[in-house]
Amino acid sequence: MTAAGASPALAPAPAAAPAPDATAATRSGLRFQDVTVAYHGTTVLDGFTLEVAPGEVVALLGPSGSGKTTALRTAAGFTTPLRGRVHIGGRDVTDLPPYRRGIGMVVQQYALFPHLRVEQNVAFGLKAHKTPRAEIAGRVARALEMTGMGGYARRYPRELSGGQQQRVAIARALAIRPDVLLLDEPLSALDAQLRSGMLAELARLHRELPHVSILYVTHDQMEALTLADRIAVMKDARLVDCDTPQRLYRRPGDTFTAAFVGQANLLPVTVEWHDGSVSLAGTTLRGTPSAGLAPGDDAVLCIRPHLVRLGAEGDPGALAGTVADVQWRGAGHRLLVDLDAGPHLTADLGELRVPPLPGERVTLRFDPEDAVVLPAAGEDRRDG
Ligand SMILES: Nc1ncnc2c1ncn2[C@@H]1O[C@H](COP(=O)(O)OP(=O)(O)OP(=O)(O)O)[C@@H](O)[C@H]1O
Repeated sequence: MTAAGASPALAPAPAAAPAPDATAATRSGLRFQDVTVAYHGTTVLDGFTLEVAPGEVVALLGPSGSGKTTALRTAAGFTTPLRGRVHIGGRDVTDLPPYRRGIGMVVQQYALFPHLRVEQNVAFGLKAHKTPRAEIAGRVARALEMTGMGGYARRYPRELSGGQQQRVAIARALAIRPDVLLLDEPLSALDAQLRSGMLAELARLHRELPHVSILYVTHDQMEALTLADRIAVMKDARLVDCDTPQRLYRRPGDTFTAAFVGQANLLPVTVEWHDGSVSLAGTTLRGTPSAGLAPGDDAVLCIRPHLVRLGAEGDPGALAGTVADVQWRGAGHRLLVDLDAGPHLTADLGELRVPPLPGERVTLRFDPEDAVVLPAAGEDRRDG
């Protein structure tokens, strides 16, 4: 997280539009076209192209330092690209200052003015954007109502909880009626319970604002899976994958995405045949093959922990092993199993009446249609 929210004056204006750019995709809510950003000669965003349609929520997911906040700051106008263009609502805004882009932005650290009351904080952006005085009170009240903060207008930020402060920050961003809402880890300062409540609130807000495009930066795959229409996966300054949460989760294109979007067992295997048969130290397993894999290739079999089951010796594709650890996780048991075939496997099972003990022998299995065979990529390999 960079200091994306240093300025609380994040809410921009509905401002006078420049001449429409004929080359811009007019259906675009927000569009990055081949955007490259460098700091001190180091490229931190590399040829970034992404479109967020009106009404669409796209989550930017990726490891720390992969360029997520930089992409957001470039959309907001706080960072100038070395190359490439940014379009909002079909207009090329690359050379416009933040307050003329029609965006609202919410960052992790709320960034409220401590000396202003809630209503003044929300009104701040409206005044900065020369909203007619007669309209301000109504728009402030409406934005506070939408975020459930109607009863807190006269309070100061210090009199609010973290979750309430973040609601005010969201109200301030919404008050200017933005076309594009940029959210940079807006829930990461909140505790787990509050976060899940706020996630539901954001989903509700989005239903109330069906035309607003939302770009949502997060580390948290659950937030991305819950809220996003599409997830854009970042790695080393580049966009490496972008698809619906379901497709990325069920059919990831590579081991990096598999490990980053949800938890994954990634088993090193050798391709036996084009039909998805692979060999794990002599045991034949089956999965859905990725294109381009040929018999004899090194590959990785990806199976989600919750799709692994207890099996019986002799089942096709049964994997025998020794229980290394058993964790009770409320909704069920997690087994960590050292497979006889080499790697360890994580299995998230339902509640077991008689869970095995560490050291006991178990047999595990999974359905071939639940597993994906991916090209090997040693450096990306991680287990769930
Ligand atoms: N103002 C700056 N000056 C120099 N380097 C910067 C600046 N802002 C960001 N960087 C560098 O750019 C790279 C990308 O940073 P960015 O904040 O976009 O990553 P991120 O994916 O959002 O990370 P995180 O998840 O930790 O917030 C990092 O290596 C970071 O150190």
